[in-house]
Amino acid sequence: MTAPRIEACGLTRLFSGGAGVRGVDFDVIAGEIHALVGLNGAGKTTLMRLLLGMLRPTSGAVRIDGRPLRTADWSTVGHLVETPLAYGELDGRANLMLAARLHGADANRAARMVDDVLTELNLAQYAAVRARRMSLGNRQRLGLAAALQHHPRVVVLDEPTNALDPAGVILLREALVRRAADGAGVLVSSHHLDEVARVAHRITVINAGRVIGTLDPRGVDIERSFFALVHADDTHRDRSPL
Ligand SMILES: Nc1ncnc2c1ncn2[C@@H]1O[C@H](COP(=O)(O)OP(=O)(O)OP(=O)(O)O)[C@@H](O)[C@H]1O
Repeated sequence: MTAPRIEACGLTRLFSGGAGVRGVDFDVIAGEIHALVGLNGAGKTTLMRLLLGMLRPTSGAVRIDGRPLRTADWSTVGHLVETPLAYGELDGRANLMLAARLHGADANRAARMVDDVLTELNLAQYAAVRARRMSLGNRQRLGLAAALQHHPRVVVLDEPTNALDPAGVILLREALVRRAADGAGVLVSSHHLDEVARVAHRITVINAGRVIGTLDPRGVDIERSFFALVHADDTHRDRSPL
């Protein structure tokens, strides 16, 4: 059996004030799109930052493609957590070339990857536009292109559909389905339960920093199931505070 693309055990990081992530066991396996859903402040971004080594856990450990974070091969990871990284003075193509080279591609391969992803995410007309002149949605597409163009084995995207128009949502969905079909483990967070249900193989619910259950992407009323889980967890916590 292949190792999970991402595996976390007992992951905890609490901030002053008590918010954070508590004792999370979590994995993303090869070939799946795993969605993380939760209310504002539930801990989705914090968990993703911990999984990517952007934040150090108080306890627990993460493995990427079977390797501990400190020896992980980051050239096989693609992520977009928080603001898309783009150099405002560089145009779309130059930004993507830079990202491709940082992921280890030589100049020829990088140029091919960039052409392909510009087509895949319908960004070709912005290839020569400076990033700082792009709309929010097109900057988001650029960030997603940089995260996906090298066909990473591990993909982590925090609320990737934010700022995307409906056409962008569909293009992203298709791109993620292709990456997963090629064997990537894909983790996405979202507030859009319907969109997530369309694309995810597995949906994990996080609330107040803990994993509290899963939702069936093919379930009939996923919104109702989500709120039932959250409500039950909130009620339980009110009765037995930490
Ligand atoms: N650096 C920090 N210092 C203190 N508290 C923090 C820090 N980062 C996050 N938090 C708190 O941790 C909790 C989880 O935040 P996080 O950003 O992970 O939530 P989220 O599920 O991604 O929310 P949203 O859907 O609003 O993006 C929140 O209460 C937040 O205020």
